[in-house]
Amino acid sequence: MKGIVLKIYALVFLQLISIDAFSQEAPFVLVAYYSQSGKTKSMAEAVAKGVSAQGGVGVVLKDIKDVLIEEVTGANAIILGSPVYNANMAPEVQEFINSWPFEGRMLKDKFGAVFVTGGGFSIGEEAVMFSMIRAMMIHGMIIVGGDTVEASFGASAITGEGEFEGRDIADLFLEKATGLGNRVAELIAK
Ligand SMILES: Cc1cc2nc3c(=O)[nH]c(=O)nc-3n(C[C@H](O)[C@H](O)[C@H](O)COP(=O)(O)O)c2cc1C
Repeated sequence: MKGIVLKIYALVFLQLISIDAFSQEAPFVLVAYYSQSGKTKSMAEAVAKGVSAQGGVGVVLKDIKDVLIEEVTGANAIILGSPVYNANMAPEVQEFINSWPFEGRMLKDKFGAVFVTGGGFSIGEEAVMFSMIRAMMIHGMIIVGGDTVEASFGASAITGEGEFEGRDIADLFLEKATGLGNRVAELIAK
């Protein structure tokens, strides 16, 4: 009889442990981007590096075409990147946002942040950041800017004008991206 009681206690204990392990799944940030010639991808990698620098917060870094809907709904934050196309976000990014579930407001109170790359100065980057931010706000997300005033609305990079033409993304832009990822992860950790 004593043995049976002990076994029941052990089973209940194991059950509690497994419930606890499930409910304490590590938080993570989804860094999702669209990139045709690799510039926005480089910014995405820098964003992910910033997230990883914060211990205890995981990161899923993916081209939007590979993102699973469970990764959208399960993430604590979504950091979304697009190139500027005729002063708009890339159509693929708009389609990706349109695929997010709206019923039940599943994305409400998740953190949201954005990054962009554009060919030239002031020919759409800020407009694109705000159009992505607006869509996130429709979903009730909490918008986070970068960690410096130069990245107030998110991280942006110029890729095709003046000294920035025909080269890899300049360090000052990559630093904005890393700072953005790090700030979002810090907020989750808090
Ligand atoms: C169809 C098309 C339209 C573009 N329109 C703009 C624009 O309006 N403003 C801008 O700054 N750059 C524009 N660009 C340049 C891209 O935004 C820029 O090269 C970007 O860094 C590309 O990102 P990716 O390498 O991740 O594809 C355009 C590029 C393409 C292909």
